[in-house]
Amino acid sequence: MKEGNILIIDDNKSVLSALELLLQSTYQTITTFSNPNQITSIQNLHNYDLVLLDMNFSAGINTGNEGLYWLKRIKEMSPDISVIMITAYGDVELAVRALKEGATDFILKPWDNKKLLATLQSAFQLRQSKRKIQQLEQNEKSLKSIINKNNRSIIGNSKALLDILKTTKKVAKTDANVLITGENGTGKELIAKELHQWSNRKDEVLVCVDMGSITESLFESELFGHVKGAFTDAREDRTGKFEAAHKGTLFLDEIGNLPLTLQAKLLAVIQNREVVKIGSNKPIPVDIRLICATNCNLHKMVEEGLFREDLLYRINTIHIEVPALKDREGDILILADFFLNLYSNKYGKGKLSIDKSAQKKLTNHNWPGNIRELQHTIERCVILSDNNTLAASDFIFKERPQIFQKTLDTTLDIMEKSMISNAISKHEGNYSAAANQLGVTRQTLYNKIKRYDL
Ligand SMILES: Nc1ncnc2c1ncn2[C@@H]1O[C@H](COP(=O)(O)OP(=O)(O)OP(=O)(O)O)[C@@H](O)[C@H]1O
Repeated sequence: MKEGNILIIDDNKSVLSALELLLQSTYQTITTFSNPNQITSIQNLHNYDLVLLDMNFSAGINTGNEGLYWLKRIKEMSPDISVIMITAYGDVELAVRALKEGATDFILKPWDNKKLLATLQSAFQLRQSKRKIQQLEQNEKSLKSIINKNNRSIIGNSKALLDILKTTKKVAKTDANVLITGENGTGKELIAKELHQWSNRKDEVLVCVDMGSITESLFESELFGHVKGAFTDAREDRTGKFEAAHKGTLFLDEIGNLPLTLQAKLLAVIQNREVVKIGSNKPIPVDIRLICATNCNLHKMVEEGLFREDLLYRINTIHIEVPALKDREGDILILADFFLNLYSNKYGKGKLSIDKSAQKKLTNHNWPGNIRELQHTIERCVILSDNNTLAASDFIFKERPQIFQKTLDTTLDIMEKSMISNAISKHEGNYSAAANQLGVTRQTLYNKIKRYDL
């Protein structure tokens, strides 16, 4: 199949005819110009794949300067086009100058047909590759914007929230490492997304890693990657999250779950700005902005020897503390309204409202599960209620077992839920310590927390 559009510019008409004859069985369209000025009248130069350009046009002048001039003009008009210079008066110096100006290759007249065809073919392939790269870059850009799209805006107008947003905006433009702390469900991940959106890296990718859901044995490979054969299951090379986030932002959620051995490795990566895949000894430079989040008290973990102090100081250049929902006066009802609209649209329930008694019930509740709990409460209520005005009795809060009571009618699930809840409270949200006390791995504990919606 013939493909490719080629433009040939030479003042010698017999050269043009000879080349046209030679190339017509290979290329889809061949355009010939005997005067280089005709280039300026072309509207769609970028549609051409190749230009074969003579170097001398005026009689008696064979310096090649005219060709170099037109090469420059063509490159200005269409930087990615492949231009092959052709001349009867070539020397090495002229060839080097042409290549420096952006020519893809240089051919001497009289040409060898086979050689000329091969030169044009490789220049055509180069042009195709450049087109492909451009297309891939374009695809990557649109994929990134889809991935980064923050579908959820931050709702609320309490002073606490507005202060946080102010700080977030201020630090977003810097590359400072940010540590976001707060109870579960307070919106830490949402703040991290906002930080990325307001940063200079917003067109690059935001890679989120939930450290609570990765098993300990996979941490290193997940974060830093591995090469094929590094261990039994490493059947192919794997890119780690650090490398994937190159030029963008890396969000490490539940950083308190990182085992001590890997804390040292994480620190080294942050300090050296390069990662080494498992099984390799080749450092790969990484340029990332790091955001970490946790519901643990990392200072306390440092005192208990569970978290490295030097790592803590590396990751918390800026510290953002997200307050619990009960301490954000004014946000509860605004958020409740927001979720009410969201779920009434989702479930096709029409216009719903919350009556005074229900508003009081919602503001008096202490929301141990914070915004996530409020969101689930409203969703449940929208699904179950038959009325357009929701009353206090429509809102049912999920019991959070605080004290473990041995009763005869307690099921194993309730006992387990209660024990986990107690252990988490006792260790103030430190999952590693709670898992330790319960004699399960952190992964198992995490799975159960999700299962019981704790
Ligand atoms: N201000 C807010 N406006 C709207 N939605 C919010 C707000 N804050 C949190 N949410 C929603 O509440 C839920 C929990 O938020 P998010 O996951 O950001 O909390 P988190 O603190 O990171 O939780 P965890 O510690 O469990 O990871 C999400 O669905 C989020 O979209």
